[in-house]
Amino acid sequence: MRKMIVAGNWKMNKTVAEAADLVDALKIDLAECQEVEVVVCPPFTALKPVSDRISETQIALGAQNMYWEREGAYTGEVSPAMLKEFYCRYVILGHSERRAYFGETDESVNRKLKAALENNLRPIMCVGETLEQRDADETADVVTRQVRQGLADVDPDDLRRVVIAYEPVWAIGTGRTASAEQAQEVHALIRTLLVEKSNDTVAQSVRIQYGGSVKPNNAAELFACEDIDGGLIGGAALDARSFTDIVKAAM
Ligand SMILES: O=C[C@H](O)COP(=O)(O)O
Repeated sequence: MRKMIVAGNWKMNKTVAEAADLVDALKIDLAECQEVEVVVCPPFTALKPVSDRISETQIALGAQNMYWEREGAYTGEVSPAMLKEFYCRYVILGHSERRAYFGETDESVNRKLKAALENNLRPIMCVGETLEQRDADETADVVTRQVRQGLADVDPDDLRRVVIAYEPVWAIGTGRTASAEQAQEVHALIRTLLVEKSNDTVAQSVRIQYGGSVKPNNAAELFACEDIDGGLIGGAALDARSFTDIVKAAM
């Protein structure tokens, strides 16, 4: 049985003071949460203060990106070891915003994912089609390519530590959520791809999150689907009440 995982991707939001306020509010309801794995992913600048505040809680820390090299002349980048210094457990990789605005490719996502696993960080690998691709009936092809290439050369046993987030690009920040049926269909496809890559036991243990305009009023229906194991939450994760309500919908 897979443990549900709900992660808040704060994106480029929250100063240190705002991040501290948000996490302090989340702790009131979620510090002891055992049923659902709760992850917060602040911007790099707020990792340390958030890490300090959740150190005695069940809430886990994630980063929003990293580079695959250990150290060196890579201006503006952050290494896996740097994230580990702040006790990050997760790192989001290949978010569609990074693919669209910062040139991330399936190949770079794959290199980052392998580096994360080597450094004992758990990747949350994002996949998902654009509206044009969905309208052209290319959703399955796009997601299949992203999953296969993103997970290329990954040891089947290591797959257990990977989380996949299916985020249809047309649903991100638009208020337009995939229906539970649309989401479940793609999640089932991803599960099949994981079986191909490993075996049924491993594939059944991998968590697949849905992301894209998840709100307190639609989370329960999405999370009730057989292959949806939680959510990667953007806008609604910036408010303690709505994020907490979404986590509760996963219980
Ligand atoms: O990483 C989170 C997703 O991009 C979803 O964002 P959203 O909940 O604001 O649509």
